[in-house]
Amino acid sequence: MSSTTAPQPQMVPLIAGDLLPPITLPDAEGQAFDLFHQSLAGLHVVMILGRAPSGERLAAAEAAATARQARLVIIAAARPDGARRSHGPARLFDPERRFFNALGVADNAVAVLSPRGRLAFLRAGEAALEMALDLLPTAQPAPEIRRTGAPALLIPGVLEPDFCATLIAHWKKGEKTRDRVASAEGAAGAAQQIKRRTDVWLDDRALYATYRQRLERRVLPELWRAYRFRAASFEAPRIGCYAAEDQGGFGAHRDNRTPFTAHRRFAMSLNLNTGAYRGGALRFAEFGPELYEPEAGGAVLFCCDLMHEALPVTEGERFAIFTFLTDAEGARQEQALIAQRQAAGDRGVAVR
Ligand SMILES: O=C(O)CCC(=O)C(=O)O
Ligand SMILES: [Fe+2]
Repeated sequence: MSSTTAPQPQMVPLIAGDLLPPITLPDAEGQAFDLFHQSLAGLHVVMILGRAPSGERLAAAEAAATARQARLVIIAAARPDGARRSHGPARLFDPERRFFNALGVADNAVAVLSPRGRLAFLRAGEAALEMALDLLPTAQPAPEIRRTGAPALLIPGVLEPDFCATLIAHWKKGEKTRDRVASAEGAAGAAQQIKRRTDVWLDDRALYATYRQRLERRVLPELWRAYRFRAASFEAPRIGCYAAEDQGGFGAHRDNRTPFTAHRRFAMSLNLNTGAYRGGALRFAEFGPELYEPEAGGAVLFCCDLMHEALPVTEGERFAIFTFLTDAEGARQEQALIAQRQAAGDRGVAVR
C-alpha cells in the first residue's frame, strides 16, 4: 500500500477536461463576476480571451451562442475600463493575467466552459471562435425524471481514451494478482468467491503521475463541491480485469469493514473500456435496482460504507481502475497501518 499527499497548487496550465478553479474577475466597473454564478447555470460559457471581434461578427457569434444555450463573455488582459455597455456580451478584465496564465494563453484565444465547470475547448487563432461555436451541442436530451438512486457521484471523462488504452496495456504486461480482497482474519475463504477479478498495480511512475494529475484536477474538486470532502491521500491504484471466462464480478460488499480498510472514505471505480463486455455494471442494492456504468474514461465515486457489487461479466472483459480516497484523519490511520506492515516486512507497492 502507498499513498499520495494533498493536491499541489496548479503550476501546469489547464487542459481540456480539467475543472476550472474558482476564479472571479472584475467587470468593466470593477465588480467581481463569478464564472460559476447562478445566472450561468446549465449553460456553456464561450470566453473570448483578448481582442474581441467587432460589429457584425460579434453579433453573429452572440446569436449563435444564445441559440445553443451558451453565453458569450469577453475577457481582456487589462484593467477595468469603466465603460458600461447596455448590450452585447459581458466584458471581464484580467489585469494580472490570472485567467490567461491558468489556461496557458498569451493572447487571442477562445475557451469554452461546460455547464459542469470544466474546460471543454481551448484554442488560439482566428478561426477559434467559429470552431468553438460549432462544437456546442445543438439539441439538449429530454431531461430524465429520477425518483430513486444511490448517493454516487458520476464524473465523465476523467481519463482520455488513449490513456485508458495505455492502462489496459499496462495491465496486460503487468504482474497479475488474483482475488486479493482485504478481509478480516479467517474470512479469506468467503472472499475467494466474492471477488473474481485479476489486478495489476499501477506501478509505473509516468502513468501514475498522469493518473494522479487527472484525479487532482477532475475528481478531487468535484468531491469538495459535492460533499465538502477534502481528500488527503488515495491508495495505490490497481487496474482490474473481470473476465467472462471466470464469471468475473465482485459480490455485494462494503469497502471499509476490516482493520486494514477502516480508514477508507470514498471508493473510486473508473471504467477503462465499455461496450466490449456484457454485464459488469455496478449496483447499490440498498438504494434501488439502478445499474451504474460510467462510459470509458468516466468514474463513479461513492462512500465506502455503501453496499455495492459489480455484476458478473457474461461476455468479454471489463477493465477498470480502482482506488480509495481518505481524509486527513484516515490518512493518519493509514500511515500507522503502513508503518505496522513495514515493521512486519511488507514493502508495499514498488513504483518503477
Ligand atoms: O468493479 C467495480 O466497479 C467495483 C469494484 C469494487 O467494489 C472494489 O474494488 O472494491
Ligand atoms: Fe468495493
